[in-house]
Amino acid sequence: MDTFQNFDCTKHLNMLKSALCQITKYEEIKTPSFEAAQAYYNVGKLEECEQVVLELQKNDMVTKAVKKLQQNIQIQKLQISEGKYDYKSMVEEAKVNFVVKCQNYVNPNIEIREAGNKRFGYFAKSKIEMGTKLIVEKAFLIAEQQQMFQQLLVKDQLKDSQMAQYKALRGGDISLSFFNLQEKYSKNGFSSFPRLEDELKKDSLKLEVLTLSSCTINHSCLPNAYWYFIGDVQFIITQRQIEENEQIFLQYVDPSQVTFVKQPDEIRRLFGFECECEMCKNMTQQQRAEISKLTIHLEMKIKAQDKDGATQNDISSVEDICKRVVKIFDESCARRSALLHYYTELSYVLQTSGNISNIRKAIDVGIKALESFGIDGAQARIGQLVMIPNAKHYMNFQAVGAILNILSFCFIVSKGEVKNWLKVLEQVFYKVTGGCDDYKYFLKNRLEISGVK
Ligand SMILES: C[S@@+](CC[C@H](N)C(=O)[O-])C[C@H]1O[C@@H](n2cnc3c(N)ncnc32)[C@H](O)[C@@H]1O
Repeated sequence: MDTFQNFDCTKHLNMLKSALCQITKYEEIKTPSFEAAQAYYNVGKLEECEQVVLELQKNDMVTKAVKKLQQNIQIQKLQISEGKYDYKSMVEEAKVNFVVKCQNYVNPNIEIREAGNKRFGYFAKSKIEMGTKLIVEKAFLIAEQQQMFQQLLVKDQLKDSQMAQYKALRGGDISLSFFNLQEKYSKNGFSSFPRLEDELKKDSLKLEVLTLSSCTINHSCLPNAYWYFIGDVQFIITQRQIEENEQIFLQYVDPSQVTFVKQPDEIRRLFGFECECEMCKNMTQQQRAEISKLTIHLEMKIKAQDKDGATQNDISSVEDICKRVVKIFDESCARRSALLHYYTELSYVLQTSGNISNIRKAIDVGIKALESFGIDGAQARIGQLVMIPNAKHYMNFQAVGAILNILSFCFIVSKGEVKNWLKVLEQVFYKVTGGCDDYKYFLKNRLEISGVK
């Protein structure tokens, strides 16, 4: 594993370039080489990798490295055929060192295709169930966020205009070098806490991670997949059912930190492109301005409630805002996401006020949300909120509870009194996620980390 102290930038840039060329089919691979095989392996394209290895065998080019690669292919095949990753041992490993042993995997039901203005993207070849692993991928490059820019060697001096552009994208005072690689980070990188418990600590290790497969997934403000990391391994999971030929989308910004109205601005600021997702395309400027006003209003309400707990009037007023939001979004696919956002916020505030009667109200709010939008919208929301590692909302049990309130309506509240809250949370979580191992494991882990037994 390279660190940035002894980092051979040319080698990595070349590897990166060749791998990106291959996965996005910019260039055909003309001559079989170990690098080509390794690049396929890196992005989980085992068949292609084996093909290249076969060519190498034919040409009598089997080196030690190729043999090792062959072994790895066999191990990975076995692992994939079992469809399992040992999360527990991976998490344990990540506690000691965030570099975790793991084989890459790309779900055979997805493939890279041209995606109009967005160039390339991943698409579903056939229907994919919610909670399905799409990609499991070890980071290609990884760097501590604070140190990365200082540690890069200054090779080419950037023009002022480039520096300004870079600063506008990422902020901070940085001396830039091999700009291309940095640009790759800024456009394609993920931020990650390598250990689950790190998000609870101040000044904890935060990483910039570059992947090769998942970096081809485009952004949507209304995504259908989410990601999380264990150490330097990234998992991409569907957060709802995905139809044949549908494009896979991640949300590049953390939804718990940014309201959906502000997302396009954040996308522009952080990643430097104009969002052209369905939601953004469907929304007019006027609608966006109106929603912004309502959001500010709601934020003020939420702040006020945080202190004293919500009153019936507060709830009515937020509901009023929600109704206005519905009107604005009536024709837009963003409608459901918008309302769930508001309801989730309100539910959270009610719960964290620590007042039992407010918890009841929070459930009522959840009921209203679900009545309007059904379970799949809520599932999408929970996928985002509970699993994305950076979010602060769900660091504690109450916050997880607040989000799950919305879901509890479908399964529990509608059938009777809520007796054992924790059990309910677990049950709801389990049912909503179809018992998916990832969710189950992570909920348990998060609750444990939060000190809830
Ligand atoms: C991580 S890459 C995704 C893969 C990229 N489409 C490609 O072909 O290499 C991010 C880039 O994809 C494009 N992109 C992703 N999501 C987009 C969106 N919602 N609207 C417009 N462009 C998008 C932008 O050019 C962005 O810089």
